Amino acid sequence: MMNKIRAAVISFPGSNCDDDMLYALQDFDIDADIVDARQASLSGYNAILLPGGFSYGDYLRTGAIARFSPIMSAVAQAANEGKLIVGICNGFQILTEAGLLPGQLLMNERPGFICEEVAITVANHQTSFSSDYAQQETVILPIAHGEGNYYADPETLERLEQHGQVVFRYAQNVNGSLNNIAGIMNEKGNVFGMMPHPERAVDALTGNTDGRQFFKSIVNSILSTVAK
Ligand SMILES: NC(=O)CC[C@H](N)C(=O)O
Repeated sequence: MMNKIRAAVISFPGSNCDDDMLYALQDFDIDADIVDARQASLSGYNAILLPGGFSYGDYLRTGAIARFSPIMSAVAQAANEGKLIVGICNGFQILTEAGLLPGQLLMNERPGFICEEVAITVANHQTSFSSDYAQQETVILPIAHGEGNYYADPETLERLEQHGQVVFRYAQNVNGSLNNIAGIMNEKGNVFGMMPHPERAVDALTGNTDGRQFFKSIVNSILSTVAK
């Protein structure tokens, strides 16, 4: 039986991880739909996920065009209402471009596309996105990006650190990200973005299940609040 969570996976022109995300959510008994970014409504969903990919061909800057999609007003409204918003990789880039998360993803320090599995440490496990991991636990997750180099101005970076908004860090700095940042959340704790791909690490068939606790964390968070 499905649990009571309804999730929307937004598909932008050029998204390529929407089906992987749908598969992962369904594996956790979440009732999930792919929603076209040209639609304008997200009513009825408890969680909204922006998947990875190359929205609008990564032209201009990654995420810079996608942020103007009709669906993004509904994403902003859902964020204001306190719903869980998750951006993975290109989704993270879109959320920063939309101003829903602070900072910016720049071109990797050594320009080029990196596609490998890397070690990530859990910097804060008291969040809706990481509660099923242990504090400082190290896990292995795939990364696949050309523009994953997290940048924020010094004041923003300081605020992120002080408020526990850095959720995941790279164990080794792979792309130039300040403070090794791999994933952050907003101050309210309901909007989150990360460059690594937990949705590609949920099935033993792929040889890595370290992403499963990420999805368990989301499920537990939603069930403990809105979906009772
Ligand atoms: N896997 C992805 O989402 C790729 C993200 C983005 N297009 C980049 O190369 O940085």
